[in-house]
Amino acid sequence: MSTIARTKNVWGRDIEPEYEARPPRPREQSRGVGIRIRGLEKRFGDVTVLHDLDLDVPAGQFLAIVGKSGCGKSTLLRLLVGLDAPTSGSISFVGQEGAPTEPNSRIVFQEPRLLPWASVIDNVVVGLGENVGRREARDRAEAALNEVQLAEKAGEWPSRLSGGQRQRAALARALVSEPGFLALDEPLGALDALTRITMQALIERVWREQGFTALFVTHDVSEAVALADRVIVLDEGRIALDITVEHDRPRQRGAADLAEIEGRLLKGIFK
Ligand SMILES: Nc1ncnc2c1ncn2[C@@H]1O[C@H](COP(=O)(O)OP(=O)(O)OP(=O)(O)O)[C@@H](O)[C@H]1O
Repeated sequence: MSTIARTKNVWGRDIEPEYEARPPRPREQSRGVGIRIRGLEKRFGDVTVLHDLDLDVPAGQFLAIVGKSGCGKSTLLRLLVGLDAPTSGSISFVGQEGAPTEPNSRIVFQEPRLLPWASVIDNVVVGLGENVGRREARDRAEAALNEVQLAEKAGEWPSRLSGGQRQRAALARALVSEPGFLALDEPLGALDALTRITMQALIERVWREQGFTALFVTHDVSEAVALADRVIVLDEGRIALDITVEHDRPRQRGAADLAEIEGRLLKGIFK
């Protein structure tokens, strides 16, 4: 456990009072679902991208996945949210009481994929699907925009937002339906360094408050160690390393014990 005085966050900024004021939900109250993967294989033609993968993700865990380009990270996320089907093996989800469940899953991509002809709030409403009344949908979309600190842009067109604001809108669209499982596929990859730092803090705060299970794909090992409870390295479709990060949050960038974990992960990736 880290013993660093908690006056600065991992990015070297003063800790926001709200971070301390709102502790994470206890795991048993979170809405996250557990994930159980057994013998998962994915082939595209003759190419096997995921090999006989076994993985258990406890409810509410923040799991980061790192690995070389093409090792199968996005393929795994796509299978988990049902955008693609496994060649063989199984994926199952477990609810709070330990019973099998059909999760409400959402995915956020590197590109926000907003509808250009709809306002920001209408883009968020889309995340609720058809079954919610118009009034309730707008109330929930406003709350989601508030959560990502974008409420003042609710009536804007997506084309008038910055890259970071667009990604906030995409995050609000994913969060509005209160998913039990959120897949994040390199969501900060297209952002400049400063916006990335702000967005990392935002994602961590929202996860702490809402308690969904998060699978976060990134190329940035420091980002993975700063945010995740656990980091796995995928190597040619197999889990090469599985490391738990037990340090207190918010984490201190550059701390020696975090740097040591980063070093182990980099060795695992480039062995
Ligand atoms: N629909 C598809 N058809 C054929 N091959 C595919 C398809 N989708 C992915 N692949 C191949 O599967 C492999 C893994 O791709 P994937 O996108 O999962 O990698 P990744 O680890 O996310 O890479 P990156 O970090 O570059 O995004 C790659 O070799 C890719 O070309």
